[in-house]
Amino acid sequence: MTDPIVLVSAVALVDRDGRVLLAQRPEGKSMAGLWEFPGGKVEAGETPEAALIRELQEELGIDTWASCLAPLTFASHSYDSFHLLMPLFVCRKWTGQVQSREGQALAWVRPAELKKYAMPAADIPLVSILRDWL
Ligand SMILES: Nc1nc2c([nH]c(=O)n2[C@H]2C[C@H](O)[C@@H](COP(=O)(O)OP(=O)(O)OP(=O)(O)O)O2)c(=O)[nH]1
Ligand SMILES: [Mg+2]
Repeated sequence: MTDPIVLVSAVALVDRDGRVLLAQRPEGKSMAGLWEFPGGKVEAGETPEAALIRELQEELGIDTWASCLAPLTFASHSYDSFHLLMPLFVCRKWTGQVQSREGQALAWVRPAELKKYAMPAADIPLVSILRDWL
């Protein structure tokens, strides 16, 4: 039996000081307590870019544009019950102030400090790519 492929779109928001935003998964969700890149599941009929623009508005209260989302890399990782396929974009331009709209803890993290944050297994290879690239 093959597990479903779940498409999740994620973004490294990079501020003027070169720090990256991580969000802590809330209690009650899968992988609670782990730090992740903002984003979420791509819904039917949505592009990965549109999904991110929607998620950034819902989760963080900021607005960005497809032209400000640069593809960096992706994760392809088998969890117990599904296979995650997750493009990771980089975004340096948005409007509005980043706020925690869903009660999630947020952290602006220097690239060299990213490995101090416990992240989902799928994210581990992404962190070194991001650090080398930033
Ligand atoms: N956003 C995000 N999700 C990740 C990362 N790494 C990782 O394994 N995931 C997984 C965790 C979840 O299984 C899935 C994202 O699903 P989710 O449930 O948080 O999606 P969502 O934001 O649409 O939330 P919901 O409305 O379904 O509650 O991807 C990451 O860096 N960022
Ligand atoms: Mg999410």
